[in-house]
Amino acid sequence: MSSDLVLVHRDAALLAQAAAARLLTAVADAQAARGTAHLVLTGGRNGNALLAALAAHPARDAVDWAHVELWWGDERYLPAGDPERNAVQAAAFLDAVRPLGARVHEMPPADGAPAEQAAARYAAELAAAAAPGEALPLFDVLLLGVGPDAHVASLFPGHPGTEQADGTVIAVHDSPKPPPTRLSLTLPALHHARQVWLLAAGQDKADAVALARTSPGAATAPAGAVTGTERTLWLLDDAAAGKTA
Ligand SMILES: O=C1O[C@H](COP(=O)(O)O)[C@@H](O)[C@H](O)[C@H]1O
Repeated sequence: MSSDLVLVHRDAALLAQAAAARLLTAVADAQAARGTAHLVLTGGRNGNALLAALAAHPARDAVDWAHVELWWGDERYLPAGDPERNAVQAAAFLDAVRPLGARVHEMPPADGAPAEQAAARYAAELAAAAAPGEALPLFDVLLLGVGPDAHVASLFPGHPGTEQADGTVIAVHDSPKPPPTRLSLTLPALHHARQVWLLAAGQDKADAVALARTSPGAATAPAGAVTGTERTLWLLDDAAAGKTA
């Protein structure tokens, strides 16, 4: 049975430190159980803070990084090296674990091809790592930064991406948050995870968290519509939890 848990830390810095420690344990546990761990990364302020804490954590190498597959839940469709790309903002973490053998599956950068082609390429990469008959691996931990509008990955409230019922990766156009063109896992793909961890810190996230926790549906609050098959964990700071009962 799947569990739903809310953990509240004093502030954003403590949230990042605690989540990093928790993530190292979860990844090591997944490796002990299944050999290879599949971890889905997120961008945004809280995702970046978590990855920075992970890179610097004294127990970082308790994980066997040579048996970790790192995926992305979404990406801003920008040229390689653009400072707004999620993968570029995570460079300190990725540069720390790549030499240790981690396999990093970045979403393709914009290279003049339509975003739909890039989405199809990433879907094929996921399928190649999946068990026979599956479209994508069963992720061990899927991280999602919750936006102030309750978006997760690049699935925004009131935007057609939240209605995509098939496929694993989509191109997102006219995103309400810049840049306008993005790549995102679909909702069904986000559900393909044992554990889903939703990260939110700061007062500007309090309304989004409160709304998502009432589960009004993906069209209104995508953050409230993603659950893990084993666990859904909300990792908040005091400010983001401030309007949640
Ligand atoms: O654009 C994005 O933003 C969100 C959350 O960002 P935040 O800065 O408000 O925490 C993140 O979920 C997503 O991966 C990213 O592309």
